[in-house]
Amino acid sequence: MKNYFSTHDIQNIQELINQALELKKSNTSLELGKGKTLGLLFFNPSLRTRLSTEKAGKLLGMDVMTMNAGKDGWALEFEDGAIMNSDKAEHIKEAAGVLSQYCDIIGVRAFPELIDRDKDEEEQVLKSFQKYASVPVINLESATGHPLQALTDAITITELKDKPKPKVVLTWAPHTKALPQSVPNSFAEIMQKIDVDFVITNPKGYDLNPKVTGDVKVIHDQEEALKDADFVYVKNWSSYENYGKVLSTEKDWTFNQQKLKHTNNAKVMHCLPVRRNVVIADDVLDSPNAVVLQQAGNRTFAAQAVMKRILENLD
Ligand SMILES: NCCC[C@H](NC(=O)CCC(=O)O)C(=O)O
Ligand SMILES: NC(=O)OP(=O)(O)O
Repeated sequence: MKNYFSTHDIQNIQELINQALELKKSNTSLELGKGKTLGLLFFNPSLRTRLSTEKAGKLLGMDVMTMNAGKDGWALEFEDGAIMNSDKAEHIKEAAGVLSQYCDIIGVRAFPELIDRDKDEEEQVLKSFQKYASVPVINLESATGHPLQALTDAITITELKDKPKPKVVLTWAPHTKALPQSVPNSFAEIMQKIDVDFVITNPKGYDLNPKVTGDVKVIHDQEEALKDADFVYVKNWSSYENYGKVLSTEKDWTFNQQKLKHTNNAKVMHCLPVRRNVVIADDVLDSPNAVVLQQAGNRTFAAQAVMKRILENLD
């Protein structure tokens, strides 16, 4: 693996999941990353991604440097040929080039602005880092995807499933803020790569990018979709059609015990952070059905498996 930009960079998903589960079991610190440096750049807040990726780097023997680039770094210019006489102090060409002097792998988090769909879909920040860095770049959640989260989710479903082909439902839930489609996009992508019966449910107006969902069944009746689900992945996202808009905050889509009754005693997942009693009710999050902590725990092994692949490719 050269870069990890999206789940499409995974060549053999089953192999990568198995690798992550082996790393989880043996918990050995490998020598592979010795003398190598991982640099993590955050243009947005993070708890899990930052700490699990740092931990994964350390478990691989790497040195790790993290920077809140959005807050502490120079404002970056991304336009080629820009006359930089305004608020941007540093061009991505130098920033990515300099980072490549210090780091062997670079991770970048850059959320969408959720204003201009075409602009967000260009993935200017991640793509520019890839273009101007001379070392591999990992996506730590970008405008349209969160592939380390998706790999974690596939690992968690694999280790918890009790039948060969479980039913997995991705359900929209309300939120007051406009959130990216990154998490549901990558989750939908990866669910199409593993052996599950996958269904998406959301209110009308919240259908995800059809290029991402492909042939996946989208049901607008949540109760119908939840029937017999073995796993329910709860997540809010803003509208794709009416780009970046919060069309409704329909409380009756909040995932609670009453919803859980329609399922096959499903395991309930969320990428976190989760707004309690808005997205998922306490009666579910505090129940044994919630597997969100185990899911977050697996972030370390997903990052470790991905960076192991990249390190093996470096020499
Ligand atoms: N990295 C995991 C989720 C990040 C982001 N959530 C958020 O911004 C939640 C913020 C809030 O609840 O105020 C998202 O949905 O993509
Ligand atoms: N799930 C996730 O990516 O969490 P953070 O935003 O805290 O990194």
